[in-house]
Amino acid sequence: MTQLTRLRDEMRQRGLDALWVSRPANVRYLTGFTSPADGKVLVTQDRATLYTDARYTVQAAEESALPQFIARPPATYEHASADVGRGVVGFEADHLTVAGLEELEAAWPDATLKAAPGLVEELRSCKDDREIEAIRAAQALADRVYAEVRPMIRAGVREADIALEIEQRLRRAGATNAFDVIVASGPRGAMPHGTASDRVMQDGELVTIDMGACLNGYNSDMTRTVAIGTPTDEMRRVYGAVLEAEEAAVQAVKPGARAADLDALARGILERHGLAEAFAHSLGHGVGLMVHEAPGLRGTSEDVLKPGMLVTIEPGAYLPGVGGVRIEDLVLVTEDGYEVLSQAVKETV
Ligand SMILES: CSCC[C@H](N)C(=O)N[C@@H](C)C(=O)N[C@@H](C)C(=O)O
Repeated sequence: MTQLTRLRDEMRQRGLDALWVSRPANVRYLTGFTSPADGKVLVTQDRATLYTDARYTVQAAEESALPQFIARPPATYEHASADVGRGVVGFEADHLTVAGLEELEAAWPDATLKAAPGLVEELRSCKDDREIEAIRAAQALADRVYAEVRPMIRAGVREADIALEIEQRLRRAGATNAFDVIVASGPRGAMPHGTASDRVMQDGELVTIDMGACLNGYNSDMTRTVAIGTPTDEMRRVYGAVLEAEEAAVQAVKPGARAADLDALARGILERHGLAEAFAHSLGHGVGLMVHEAPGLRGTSEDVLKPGMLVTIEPGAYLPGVGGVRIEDLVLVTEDGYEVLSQAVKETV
């Protein structure tokens, strides 16, 4: 079943005659258009139109099989009003701004606008073979770059220089950073999102490296924590606890597993090591056209894993003033279990 066919089924079930798609990742997913921030899609039961402007006339025609209408608002809305009519039109309430909604209300006065968050995101959460191969390639590149840069992580080197090496190598390979590279050494390791700073790394420290490649629109995401020399006994104990939680959660990945249960499994292990308070974020998230997407692997999640989902498993422990550890793998949910896509070495510290 194509993506549009599945989307139309969902729309029927929710009583929608049309869906106005504004989130860039969703526009790209439905159209293949690689400048989706400047595109929108109107999907009805018998038509789907890509709207973009004249900067992209040639590009949109090359990239998308959907019919295109090249204009800017208000001409965009005037064209779409023929399909919208008096129907019920869903909008992406978790993306469209209040101003954007007001524009639609003014342009389509006869339509009923209805909040319809998460429709395309739900479809995107299970990847098809082409998407899985794209993410596999992004992760393989990230693994290669990590292996090349790992020997440069040593005392006397700035965090920023490690991030720069990673970014340069990704760019030379035709990719970009999926997000700003996190290089958090020593006490900075207590910041889960400690992007690389001017700090000079020192002997006896742990260093957290969190990096991803964005290749052909698809992202990877992986974290390793490494030691320079010999860290303190306390930090080695924390590393062991996080690794135990990470491995246990990865091994529990399978179709039917509840995301909240996986989060609880990892959290329970860290709690037994006295680190419950130190695990300051969720266990993981889906990865695809966005770095963070469905499913959410957190305590409040109602998501259940299905084959084709690609998720991170990334417990961490963060001790303010002392340091931190995170270990993250990118994991594919298969028909009967899981496959770990991230292959970068996890070291004994
Ligand atoms: C700014 S993108 C950072 C990507 C990083 N690998 C990552 O996912 N970090 C997690 C700690 C994170 O941000 N988790 C989210 C889903 C959360 O717990 O809310």
